[in-house]
Amino acid sequence: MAKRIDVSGLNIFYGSFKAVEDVSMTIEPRSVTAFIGPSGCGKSTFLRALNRMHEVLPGARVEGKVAMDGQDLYGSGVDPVQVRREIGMVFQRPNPFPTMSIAENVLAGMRLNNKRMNKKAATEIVERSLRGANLWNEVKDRLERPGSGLSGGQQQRLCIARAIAVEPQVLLMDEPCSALDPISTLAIEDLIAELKEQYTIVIVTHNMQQAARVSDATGFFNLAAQGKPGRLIEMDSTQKIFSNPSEKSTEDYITGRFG
Ligand SMILES: Nc1ncnc2c1ncn2[C@@H]1O[C@H](COP(=O)(O)OP(=O)(O)OP(=O)(O)O)[C@@H](O)[C@H]1O
Repeated sequence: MAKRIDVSGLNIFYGSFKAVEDVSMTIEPRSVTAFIGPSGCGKSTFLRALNRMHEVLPGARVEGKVAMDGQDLYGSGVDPVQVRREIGMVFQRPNPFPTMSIAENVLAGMRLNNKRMNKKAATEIVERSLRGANLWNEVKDRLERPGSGLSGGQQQRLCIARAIAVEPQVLLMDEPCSALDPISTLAIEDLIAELKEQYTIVIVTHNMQQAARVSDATGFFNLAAQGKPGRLIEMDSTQKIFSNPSEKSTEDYITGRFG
């Protein structure tokens, strides 16, 4: 349940505005890849292009190639809904469906995919997904209560449980800890370390310590100037990026000289 992603020559547009220019990279399976860079350099835009979420906005489009284990995700005949099932996403703010129970939240993605399941199968998926998200022990006695009754950190783990319930290949996380307190943040970071055994994980983070703690590879994005597109400046092992980056702008960014 983990696949490689190869991106080549990706340009990403909002109408006539080119937000991201000419990005090529390989994202390895069973590892965590972090994207860092100053605000507005296109990290989230690039992340959303990986599972074809970008194109849901009117006028938004991409040029170039994104392949998962060699399959062109933007090829003709590829169903974007299927792409989003295989490449799941967790957002900045925990967004459980507020009126649904904890169990129904876990199953929400399956229901959207019109998966038929009997009660026993549903019960198993709920338990497996909540265990996978390190939430089971905290909620097993209140599965029928609303998801909105959980703490922020628990809600984010519920969203991760919802994302893994459909058994994706890849998990995209857009600043998954930015709305969380430090303890919940550590719980999510521990969870990311466990999930990478099974999934390809890509995380956008503003927190450089977090990128250094959780990721195996790091990509640094930057803008040449305001109004210009964001570009991938450098991508390498996290250890190299944080100890001996090749580009001066990477070093300036990670040492806090800008951004
Ligand atoms: N829906 C949108 N419509 C038009 N332009 C957008 C839209 N979303 C983002 N942009 C623009 O695309 C560029 C990249 O934005 P994006 O949010 O991807 O950057 P980011 O690096 O993730 O920033 P941050 O770190 O602040 O979240 C910015 O210039 C932004 O204003």
